[in-house]
Amino acid sequence: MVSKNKQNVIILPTEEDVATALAPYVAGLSEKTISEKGSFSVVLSGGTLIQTLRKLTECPYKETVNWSKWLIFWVDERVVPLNNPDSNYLLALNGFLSKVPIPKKNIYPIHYTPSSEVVAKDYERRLMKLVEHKRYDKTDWVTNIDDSPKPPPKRITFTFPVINSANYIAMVVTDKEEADAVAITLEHIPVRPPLPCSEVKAQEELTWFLDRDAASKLPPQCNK
Ligand SMILES: O=C(O)[C@H](O)[C@@H](O)[C@H](O)[C@H](O)COP(=O)(O)O
Repeated sequence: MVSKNKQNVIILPTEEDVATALAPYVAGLSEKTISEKGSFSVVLSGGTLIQTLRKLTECPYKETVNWSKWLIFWVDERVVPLNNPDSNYLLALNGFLSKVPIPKKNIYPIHYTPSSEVVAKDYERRLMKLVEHKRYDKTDWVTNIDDSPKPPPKRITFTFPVINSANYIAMVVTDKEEADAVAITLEHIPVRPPLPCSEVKAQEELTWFLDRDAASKLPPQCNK
């Protein structure tokens, strides 16, 4: 597959504006992908993204999106039981998934065990089963850590070959705390080690959705 690596940066005044722009963007991709492939695989993170997806659970999207064809995965997950308040699955369930009619069988939370390695391998095996024809030899699809600097310490995450095989990626950033990371990445400022987000490339299109706070360290011409 030839990567087109197109990148868009959308800067809007507030988080509310970002939420308002994100909903038609995702709904449009859902419609296009379902018409081309018959289903729409959505890979969620945790964090504030879930709240910023809220407009999709409202009119008109709640009624117009073909939720029955959505498949839900997590790009990163904390290795905790699914009913633990730290679970990214629980965050998404409460803030998004419980509000739209995605079939339960299409939602892929981790199978919890205390070993992050076992959880990562199990998630990888389940993914590989779904996308047999895209198997990457010798490369882990999902990996684990037991010492995350941000608690909880045990986590699993997709690896870059899998992340970067996505056709479309939305980087949704709506707070000041990540303004430096946004500027370093978008302005190609060299840092060691490189920031993980600077390694992210989509096959078709990577779109940054930023509010004014997240864009506050970008050069002034970007912030008009
Ligand atoms: O499990 C986690 O800790 C989250 O999934 C994490 O990866 C999150 O996505 C980022 O920290 C961005 O967080 P914000 O959206 O809150 O900036």
